[in-house]
Amino acid sequence: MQVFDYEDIQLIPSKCIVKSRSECDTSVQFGPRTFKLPVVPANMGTIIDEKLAIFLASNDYFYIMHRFDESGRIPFIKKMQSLNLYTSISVGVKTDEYIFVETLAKENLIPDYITIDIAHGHSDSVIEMIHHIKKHLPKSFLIAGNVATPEAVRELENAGADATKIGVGPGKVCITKIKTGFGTGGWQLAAVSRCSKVARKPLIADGGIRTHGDIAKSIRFGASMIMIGFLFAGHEESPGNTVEINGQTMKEYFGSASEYQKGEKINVEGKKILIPYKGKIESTLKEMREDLQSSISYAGGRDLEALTKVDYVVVKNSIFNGDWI
Ligand SMILES: NC(=O)C1=CN([C@@H]2O[C@H](COP(=O)(O)OP(=O)(O)OC[C@H]3O[C@@H](n4cnc5c(N)ncnc54)[C@H](OP(=O)(O)O)[C@@H]3O)[C@@H](O)[C@H]2O)C=CC1
Ligand SMILES: Nc1nc2c(ncn2[C@@H]2O[C@H](COP(=O)(O)O)[C@@H](O)[C@H]2O)c(=O)[nH]1
Repeated sequence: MQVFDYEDIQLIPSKCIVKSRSECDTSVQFGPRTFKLPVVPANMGTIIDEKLAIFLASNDYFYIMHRFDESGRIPFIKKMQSLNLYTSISVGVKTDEYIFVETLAKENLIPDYITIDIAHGHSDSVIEMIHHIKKHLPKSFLIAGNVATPEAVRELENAGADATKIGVGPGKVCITKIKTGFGTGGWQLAAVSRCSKVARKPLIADGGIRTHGDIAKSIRFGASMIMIGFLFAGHEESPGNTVEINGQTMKEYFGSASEYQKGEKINVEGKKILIPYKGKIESTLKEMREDLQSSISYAGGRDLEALTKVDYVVVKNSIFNGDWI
């Protein structure tokens, strides 16, 4: 198996066919809707909250609300619907979640998108939840994860998932790889590539994105959508707490399987880090879009499709040459 990660790959430029990068179209159809960018902030407690979801939905960006405020999900759906915005929520697989899905169906609160969010998604518990959601909420676009292998993608797709999410352990605040010895940490991009060889439905690459160029690389290796925590953490709008350290403003970013999210030290597979305050998320989204437009122009195209065919080389861990942005 050829193993590589984001920093090992460089995409090779093709002849430019646009006069300006502004001509390049970064929009993507994902499920029933079209979004401005093929990126989605991670469905984590320190990355997304209701206020940010409203901003993203109002501005044609994709969002997935996290599942950690269980009783807040129905009021959240009602609020989004009252604002005429699309709804995108997460669920787990425990018994209460089966009842929650039935309640949504009974109250005719049909989310546009539902994400089954557990660490080890290649499991009967996820397959059973896919069947349950497809039975009660057949109109919702169903994302299932997280998984790491082509076999898992096939099984979840066959069970009825409309998209699968790839990435076990590559995240910035993830310690799964250290605590368990398992995962796609260090070869996440190769894992996305392997999964894309069998996928018949869209893939979300989840975790390990460290630069805007990694978005283009994810698309080259088969992702339709890219989930990002680290690059979206630390903004004005990020829900993580703000702290002052030696006069510098920092914001907290912690894992969904960390003691900080769980409220107890049991099966901990996540940690907390502090991120220097980055300002408004709108500026980051603007820069991401400009950088992706530039990527498309280097690919010799006008839209994201051009990135899917571009040639590449493997340059083992040498891309940064000691530099950093
Ligand atoms: N993408 C990634 O690499 C990872 C992401 N996470 C995130 O952390 C959050 C918590 O995840 P998770 O612990 O799955 O959620 P939950 O605590 O809700 O667990 C979901 C269910 O799966 C069971 N379960 C969890 N892990 C395993 C396993 N390895 N083998 C068998 N059963 C398992 C749990 O039981 P029990 O607790 O009794 O085992 C529980 O019944 C999620 O948001 C998830 O996305 C966590 C780790 C890795
Ligand atoms: N192993 C763990 N993975 C986690 C945890 N909380 C979230 N995640 C995953 O990380 C990505 C975000 O990755 P990033 O590199 O962009 O920061 C997120 O979408 C989850 O899949 C955790 O506690 N442990």
